[in-house]
Amino acid sequence: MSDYNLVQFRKDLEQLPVILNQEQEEKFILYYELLVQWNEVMNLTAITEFNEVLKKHFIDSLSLIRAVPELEEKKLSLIDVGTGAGFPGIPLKIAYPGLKVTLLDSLNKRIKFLNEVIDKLGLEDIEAVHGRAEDYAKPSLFREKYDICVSRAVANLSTLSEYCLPFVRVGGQFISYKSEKIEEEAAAAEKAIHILGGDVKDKKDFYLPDSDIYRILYVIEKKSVTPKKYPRKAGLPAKEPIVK
Ligand SMILES: C[S@@+](CC[C@H](N)C(=O)[O-])C[C@H]1O[C@@H](n2cnc3c(N)ncnc32)[C@H](O)[C@@H]1O
Repeated sequence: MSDYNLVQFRKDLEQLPVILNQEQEEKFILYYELLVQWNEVMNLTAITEFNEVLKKHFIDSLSLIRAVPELEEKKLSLIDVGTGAGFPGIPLKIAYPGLKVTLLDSLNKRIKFLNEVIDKLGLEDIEAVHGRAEDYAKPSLFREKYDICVSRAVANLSTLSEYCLPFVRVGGQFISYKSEKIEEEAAAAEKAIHILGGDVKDKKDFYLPDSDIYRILYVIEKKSVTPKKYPRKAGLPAKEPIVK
């Protein structure tokens, strides 16, 4: 890990493939600097070492291209639910500037950090909003409006499907980033995915470069409109996930 550096980062990106120009690379570095600076006064990430952030946050976030090659298409809309310090939404926006991005998190201090990142990096067509997925998925401004919904490290797949699928337009996709083999969790989520209008379309698993760090992306296609009663009121999807 210690020999992992910017040169290796570029090579690993090429493998995905993700090609960054110099301006985009500078944005990643500035994002890293802001992350460690703000992390001193608020809890944003346990990973702070440069090489580790490149791999475990940036490469990991950008691995979405393995499952969704159409990311490069201009003007796709994407919402990142429970974005925290901006993962995976900010790396995706830097690498694919044509994306129209919404970052959603229930902790306002993280939204303040994200607004600073958006400002300092000069990102456009991106907004950071404060609130819970259960509340934001109700108003028509957000409901069934997105081509893609992503989420990393937020909840089990059943709960997460209730948070995320309502945001996705019919024909769009919800992609859940998972870090372990989750056969049981996925089996328990089958009913929820079905009720909410989704269908598991693909699973892409891989290891982060030169490591034994396993990742799997669950790609769920939105097949039909989510019934109006979902998501249930705030807190309920986590407390009582829809199960078999
Ligand atoms: C473990 S962090 C993961 C952050 C980021 N996605 C990552 O992978 O680094 C989970 C984040 O989800 C947010 N969160 C949890 N439940 C949420 C909900 N119902 N609606 C919106 N955000 C939520 C938390 O505030 C927290 O920032």
